[in-house]
Amino acid sequence: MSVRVVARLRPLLDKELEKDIIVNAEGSKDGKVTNIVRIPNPKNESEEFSFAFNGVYDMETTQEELFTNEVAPTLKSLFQGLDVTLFAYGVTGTGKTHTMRGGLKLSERGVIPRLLSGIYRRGRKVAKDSGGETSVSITLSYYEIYNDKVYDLFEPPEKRSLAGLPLREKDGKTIVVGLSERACDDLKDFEKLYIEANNNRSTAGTKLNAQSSRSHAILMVKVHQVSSEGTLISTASAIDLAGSEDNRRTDNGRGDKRIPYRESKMTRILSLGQNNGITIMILNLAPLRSYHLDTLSSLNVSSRAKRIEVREIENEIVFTQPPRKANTSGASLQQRQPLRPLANAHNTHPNSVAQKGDKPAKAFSVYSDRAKAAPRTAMLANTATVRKPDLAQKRPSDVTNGSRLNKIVKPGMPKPSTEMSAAKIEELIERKVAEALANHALDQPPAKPPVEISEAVQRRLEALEKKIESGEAEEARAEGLRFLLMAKQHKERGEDSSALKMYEMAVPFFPKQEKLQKKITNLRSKIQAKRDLEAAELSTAPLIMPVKKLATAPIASNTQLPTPAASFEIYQPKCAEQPETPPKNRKKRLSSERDDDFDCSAVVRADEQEDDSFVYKPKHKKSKPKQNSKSSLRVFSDVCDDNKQPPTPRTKQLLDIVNSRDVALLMSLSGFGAKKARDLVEFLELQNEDDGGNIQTLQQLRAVPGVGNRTVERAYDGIVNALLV
Ligand SMILES: Nc1ncnc2c1ncn2[C@@H]1O[C@H](COP(=O)(O)OP(=O)(O)OP(=O)(O)O)[C@@H](O)[C@H]1O
Repeated sequence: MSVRVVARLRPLLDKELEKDIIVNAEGSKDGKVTNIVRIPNPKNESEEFSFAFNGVYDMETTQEELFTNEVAPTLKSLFQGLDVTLFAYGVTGTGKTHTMRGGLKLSERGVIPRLLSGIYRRGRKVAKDSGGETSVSITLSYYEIYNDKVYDLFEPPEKRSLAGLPLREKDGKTIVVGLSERACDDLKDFEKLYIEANNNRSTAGTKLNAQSSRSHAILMVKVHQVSSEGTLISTASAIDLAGSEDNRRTDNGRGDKRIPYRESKMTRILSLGQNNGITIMILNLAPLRSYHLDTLSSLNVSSRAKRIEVREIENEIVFTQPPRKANTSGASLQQRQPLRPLANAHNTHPNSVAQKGDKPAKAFSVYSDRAKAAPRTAMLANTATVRKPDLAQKRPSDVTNGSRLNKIVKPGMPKPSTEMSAAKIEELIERKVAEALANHALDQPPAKPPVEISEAVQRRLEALEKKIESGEAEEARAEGLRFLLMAKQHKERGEDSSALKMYEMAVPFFPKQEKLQKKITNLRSKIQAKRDLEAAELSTAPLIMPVKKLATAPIASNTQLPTPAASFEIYQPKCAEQPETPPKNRKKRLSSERDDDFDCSAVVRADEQEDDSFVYKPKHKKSKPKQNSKSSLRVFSDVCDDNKQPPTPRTKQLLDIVNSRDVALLMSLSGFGAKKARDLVEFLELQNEDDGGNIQTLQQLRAVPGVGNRTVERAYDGIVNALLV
């Protein structure tokens, strides 16, 4: 894959003033290729940053010039079997859509319609040159990524499923499952399809640009070349990224803010081989001071991006019939070797053409393998230099404006490695896309030190973060409460570590709750004290002695939480050695803890309490589950479950249904509606890590938030009735 990064500066729009221009795009100077974008240092206007690109296009550049220089040369490669990916990125209002889609007038047509036009023209040529041997057909897919969900743009919005289309990895590529593909025979077809599909795009105007498109739109143009040799399929993808603007500036405080980049659909789509081949990134820039930081951020992002240099691999010809003997006088398809790595074709333009006139020059020689072609631009490539008028001769390494801006490839220095591992490429692309999308480069607070947390928990936290950010605050609060309740339950069962984890997971929902923090601190101390004691006991005495002693030690009943050393208990499973531990003691212990409990009622609103699934009942209302309920519920003859007796067939059946985690199956139980079933499944998913997964007994089932005695009774009766029928 080669990645070529070019910058395009848009002209001033109505009402924008010349005096506000701060960005200077310079393709060439005094007849020499420079390809530099200059912008003042926002902290010190006497300084100027310059960023080098593979191509730089100034405010006067026409749509045709950009296409002819950057995109047209990729067409040949596309028909040779390489995939081509073109994308525009930049802040809202910098001209991405103008660049990719363009205006209605012929001269204003953007990259996409011109690409299609070029593909059809070349397709006809290929067919003609092969004497009719090769036929070329084009199919289109078009989808958008909106709030990290993938939607087929050829489907009207009302047909969309809320969850969007799933992604799968297949043969190293990311596939959008269920994405439609439309045959598209000519430009007319294309225009019709494209206009229709664009009307299906999710849009939301922002203050900066009322026409702003807030979804990423990905058009995939598949070129099928069928000959007697087989079928060669290659894809040109044109991506119009949503603006990477700062949400504070646009007041766009909705849910499409930040998706953790490893989970981002866009990342997956761009990082997994879809872009094997040639990638052209067009950085769109606005010339104005009001975009100063955003522009600098984009420049920083792109100046690193263009260092991606990897090998190109052609798509393999798919033999749809037994291959014939090669006809040496035949078409180029027959001569091509499948999967031929183009070694040393690093960051070269696929079909470079000589520079003409004073058009923005292409910097193909930037990464040329030929030593003599490692010119001045090579020194500038990947470089942002700071030019101080009074320190013009200062060595770049002496400049103190941050290491990223000071890197310079000096002549004579070893050339950067031109080959990269797939993982490295992925990593770079992920980083690049994440940065381009999130545009956090300048405003990011310093990274927090890594916290030891399992990957699964991290994933869940990120999902929660996403939820919170996507404005589902109410839902998130409910989820937070669920964690608190689960924490309490774990704690009541003596599972302090799990309780701690649950409390910690509740923190993102209630970050400022001091009681919650205190709870966590106390639990940590308690667990630590327990560990210390166990360690001490291990080294000094037989384990059983102190454990017994502690288990029978009187537990303080005062309302203050005893100091950890005196307060911890050794958890005795209900079926374990000391079944005689009087319930009274247990009650006392609970009451002693209550005053220290995080007061969920502080965060529960009355309306939330209607949902009996996960409502925290204030302490004074809380009653202990009636162990000896007079209920006719035979399930509690299954208390024997807890004594390690095998469950009855009915209990087993009920538990099997529960543990199936199948919402539909759960809904077949009496008393289980959709919500209860879903909540239970969600609860079980959460249990996976902590308790090994399944509900083993009806006691445990009763203890699940939102289930309780009554529900278990009904479900059990339902099963009995079903068995009796
Ligand atoms: N090169 C250009 N020549 C003339 N007008 C331009 C050019 N680039 C952008 N514009 C105009 O600037 C405005 C903003 O451009 P555009 O909508 O393409 O921005 P964008 O980056 O796609 O924004 P968003 O991310 O919000 O969709 C439009 O009115 C567009 O016509």
